[in-house]
Amino acid sequence: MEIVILAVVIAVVALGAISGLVVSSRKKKQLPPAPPSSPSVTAPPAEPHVGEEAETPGAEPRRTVEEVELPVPEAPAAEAPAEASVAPAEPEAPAAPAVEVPEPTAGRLVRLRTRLSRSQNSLGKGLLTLLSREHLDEDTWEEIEDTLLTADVGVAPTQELVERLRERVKVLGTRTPEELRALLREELLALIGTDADRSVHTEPGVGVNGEEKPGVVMVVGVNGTGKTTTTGKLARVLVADGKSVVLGAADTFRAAAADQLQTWGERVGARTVRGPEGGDPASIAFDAVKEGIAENADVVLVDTAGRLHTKTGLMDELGKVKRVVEKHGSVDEVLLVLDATTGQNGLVQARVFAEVVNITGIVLTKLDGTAKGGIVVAVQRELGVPVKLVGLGEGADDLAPFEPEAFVDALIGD
Ligand SMILES: Nc1nc2c(ncn2[C@@H]2O[C@H](COP(=O)(O)OP(=O)(O)OP(=O)(O)O)[C@@H](O)[C@H]2O)c(=O)[nH]1
Repeated sequence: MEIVILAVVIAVVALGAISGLVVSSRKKKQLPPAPPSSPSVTAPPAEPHVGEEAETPGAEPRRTVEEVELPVPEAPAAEAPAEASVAPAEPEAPAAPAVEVPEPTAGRLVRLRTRLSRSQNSLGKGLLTLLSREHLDEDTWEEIEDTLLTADVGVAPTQELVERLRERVKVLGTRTPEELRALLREELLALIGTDADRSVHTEPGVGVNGEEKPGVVMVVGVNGTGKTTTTGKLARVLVADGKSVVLGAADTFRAAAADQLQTWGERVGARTVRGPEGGDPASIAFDAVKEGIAENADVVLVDTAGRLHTKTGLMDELGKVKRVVEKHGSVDEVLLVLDATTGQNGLVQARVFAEVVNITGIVLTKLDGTAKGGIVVAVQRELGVPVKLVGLGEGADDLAPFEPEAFVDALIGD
């Protein structure tokens, strides 16, 4: 009997062990299907609609990362290309980027004067050296003319300046270096002009419904001239001057442009209104101004797309952006961004843009990388519109209000 009981117990234990093994192997087989939770990694980045992202700027990717427990560096990696082209020296932004305090704008051109060293050597100092020659013969005057033309001053302004210099040097007779510097300073200033209104108009106005409307600035220009960067830097200039800013990412042609602009905005606490890639720029610009009115912002900056200027479709699009924005009220400033290193090509672009929209100010970028500082004169003559800002480097605060005196002083040195 005892033997029977013992056999039954052994059988029960053996059965239990076998069933335990079966269950655990089933569990193991069920494990692989677990990863299906990963679709939530890709699902959240649903295409936003116009204006949506403006309400939750930058929040979406970060929330996604937390949900799926990816390593934190993954999110910035997705934005890395845009970040790199904005400010390569910047450390990667952590989850909540601290709002920066931009440098004050007063005297920026004076602080950045050494960046003009190439123009300084070939234009300013080159002219002074030539004018200091004991005998100002025809060959020397020709060299003076060549110096001005090489610096992109333009044919007509060059001839005017040379004529003026010839006259005044004759009157002067013997010339001390100080007299020559003063004379050249005066004549270069006359050529650039000191009377023009070079302020960027951002004063609030009255909207179509009688409500207060922010100042509206459209930034236009061919892609690659530094347009998006300039819009971001201009936001910093305005914030530095105590204004609140809303950005409109109406450059829907280049995929990374909106990200790039948003990154600039986040750095100074400015909201960016954006839409889907390839979306309607006019509708984004419209929404940006609407948002600016709702937020009671001081200024709305609208970055636009500028594919090759020969594409009439795109140029018409710019006109449309302006007309649509004007449904809210006036556009107060249309800034044309030109790359100073492109010389005559820049002037051709300027002409085409001026035909489509009423340009009210010029931003000359990359003046730090060229000996052709004379383009300031040429482009003003071409459009009859003043240079208002100059880009003197890739740094966040390297955009300076243009001051003719400080510019000429930097060119001819102390
Ligand atoms: N050295 C120098 N580089 C500049 C200046 N302004 C802009 N850049 C650089 O020019 C490059 C192009 O600038 P973006 O702002 O991307 O050009 P964009 O015109 O907006 O081009 P899209 O966004 O394609 O329309 C970037 O690498 C900028 O850092 C400047 O004043 N000096």
